[in-house]
Amino acid sequence: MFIEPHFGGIAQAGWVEVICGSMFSGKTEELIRRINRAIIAKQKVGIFKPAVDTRYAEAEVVSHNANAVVCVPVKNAAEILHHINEFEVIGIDEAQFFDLDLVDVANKLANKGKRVILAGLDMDFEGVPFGPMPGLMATAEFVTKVNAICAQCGSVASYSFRTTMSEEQVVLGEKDAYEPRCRKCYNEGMNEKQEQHNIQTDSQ
Ligand SMILES: Nc1ncnc2c1ncn2[C@@H]1O[C@H](COP(=O)(O)OP(=O)(O)O)[C@@H](O)[C@H]1O
Ligand SMILES: Cc1cn([C@H]2C[C@H](O)[C@@H](COP(=O)(O)O)O2)c(=O)[nH]c1=O
Ligand SMILES: [Zn+2]
Repeated sequence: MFIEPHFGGIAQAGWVEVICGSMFSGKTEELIRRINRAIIAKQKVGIFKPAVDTRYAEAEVVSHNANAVVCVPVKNAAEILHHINEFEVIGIDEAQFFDLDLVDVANKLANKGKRVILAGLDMDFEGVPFGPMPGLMATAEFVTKVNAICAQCGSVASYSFRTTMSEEQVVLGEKDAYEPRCRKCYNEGMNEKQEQHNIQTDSQ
């Protein structure tokens, strides 16, 4: 469990925390847990998400088990900077959907003394590092990787397997389109998809 650091004597020290992992691994739950603890500590908290993520609610961060906190949807990373003066702690969900400027924005906020907590998918459905996540993970003081349970075999899952044949990187969805899988079950699924794709192209 992540316990908030205390940089005691250092006035106004900021830092960056990243919570990453596959879908259903508990990223949003962990973000909400940290945010609630900051609220209990009477800190001023601002929460943001990319406006593109309209899955459960437009102005809420919602976990798969229906925990929710109010947030501000923003169109791009730079827009976060317009809102931050009053906040000591900044939470950002679905960080993978932001542009690469999010790395600079997070570090600017930390340099101003803010605690910045970001949650996002480390890999897309193809197993490729997603958007600004690698840059965030490299520059953060604290990185927490959480895992789900493989929907096929019950082992530890760190991949998000897309169960449909869409090929775009961004396809919003839930259990209708994705399942968390362990490495072995993910690789098996990707091989099956490749075979299916080959059969389709051969028959054309
Ligand atoms: N296969 C699974 N493995 C782990 N948790 C799952 C799974 N399927 C559903 N869940 C639910 O998803 C919750 C995590 O949701 P959430 O924090 O929104 O995940 P994330 O933001 O990483 O997608 C778990 O507490 C659990 O209730
Ligand atoms: C793997 C993958 C996921 N997405 C989408 C699907 C969901 O809308 C979000 C992830 O949400 P969660 O809070 O982590 O469950 O991202 C995508 O667009 N592309 C992908 O490759
Ligand atoms: Zn598995």
